[in-house]
Amino acid sequence: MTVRIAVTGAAGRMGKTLIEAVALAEGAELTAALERPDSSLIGADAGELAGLGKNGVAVAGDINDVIDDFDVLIDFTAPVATLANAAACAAKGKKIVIGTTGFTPEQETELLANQQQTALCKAANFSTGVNVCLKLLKQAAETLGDDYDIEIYEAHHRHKVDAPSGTALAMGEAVAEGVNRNLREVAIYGREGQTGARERETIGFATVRGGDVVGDHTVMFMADGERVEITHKASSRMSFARGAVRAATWLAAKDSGLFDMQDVLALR
Ligand SMILES: NC(=O)C1=CN([C@@H]2O[C@H](COP(=O)(O)OP(=O)(O)OC[C@H]3O[C@@H](n4cnc5c(N)ncnc54)[C@H](OP(=O)(O)O)[C@@H]3O)[C@@H](O)[C@H]2O)C=CC1
Ligand SMILES: O=C(O)C1=N[C@H](C(=O)O)C[C@H](O)C1
Repeated sequence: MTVRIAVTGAAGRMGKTLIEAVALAEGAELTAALERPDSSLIGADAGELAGLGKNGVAVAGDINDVIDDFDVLIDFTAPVATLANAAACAAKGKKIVIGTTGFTPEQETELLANQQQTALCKAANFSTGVNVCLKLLKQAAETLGDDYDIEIYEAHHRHKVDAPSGTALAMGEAVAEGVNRNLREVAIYGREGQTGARERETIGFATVRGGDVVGDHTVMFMADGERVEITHKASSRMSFARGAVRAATWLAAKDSGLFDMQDVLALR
C-alpha cells in the first residue's frame, strides 16, 4: 500500500527536505503540500520548491482544501500552526507526524487531546541516532546514578527560535527518569553571576546558536576522576526527514493514540 503524504511548511528548511525524503521513500507518495494562506508560494509546484523538478503537487494555503487528498500529514512548522493542523486532522481522522518543537505545557496538553480521534506520532527528533542515544542515556543515568553531575549542551543554527532544543529537553527527561528525578524540579536553564556551588540534584542546560549548525547534542556525566559524554551530531536534515517519513508509513496502520519515534523503532 502506498501511503499518501502531505507536508506542511513546505518552503521551510525541514519542509523542503521532507518533500525530498518522501520522493526517495518506498511506499510513500507526496499528494499535498501546504504553506501559509498568504504565502506568495501558493500554487507553486512542491517538487520545484524542493529543487527536485516538477512533481505536479501544487502548494495549498488551507488544509481543508486538501484534507481528502492525504492519509498522513507531516508537520514541522511552529506550535500555533501545528495546533491548528492537528485539530483539522483529528476532525477528519487524518493521522499526523509532528516534528515541531517549542510548545508550552498548555499547548502540549491541547495537542495531545487529539489522540482520542486520530493517531499522532510526535518526537523532538526523528533521527535514528538520537533515538538510540535516548535509550543509552536512560541506561547510563540508571547505572551511574547520583554520583555523577549531569549537564546537557546543545548547538543549533542562527535561525532556531526555541531553546533549549526539543531534543535537549527529551535527553533531560531520559536522564532524569534514569535517576528518578522530576526534570521540572531540577532543571537549570543557564547560569550567571554568583550562582553558588553546583547542587548535586540539578541537571544543567547550555545553549549555543550560530551559523549553519544542523544540531549538536552532548550529555555529560561528571564525577571525581572521570567523565562520560554521549554525543550526537547531525550533519544533514535528511536524518530527521527520513525518520519522519518512516514514522508516517508506520503510523498509517494505527487507528488512534499517541506514539513517538521510540515506538516506530521498537526501542521501548
Ligand atoms: N523533530 C525533529 O526531528 C526536528 C524538528 N525540527 C523543528 O521543526 C520546526 C521547523 O523547523 P525549520 O524547518 O528549521 O523551520 P523553518 O522556519 O525553516 O520552517 C518552518 C515553516 O513553517 C511555516 N510556518 C511557521 N509558522 C506558521 C504558521 N503560523 N502558519 C503556517 N505556516 C507556518 C514557515 O513559514 P514562514 O517562513 O512563512 O514563517 C516555514 O515554511 C521547528 O520547530 C524545529 O525545531 C527541526 C528539525 C528536526
Ligand atoms: O530547529 C532545528 O533545526 C532542530 N530542532 C529540533 C530540536 O529542537 O531538538 C531537532 C534538531 O535538533 C534540529
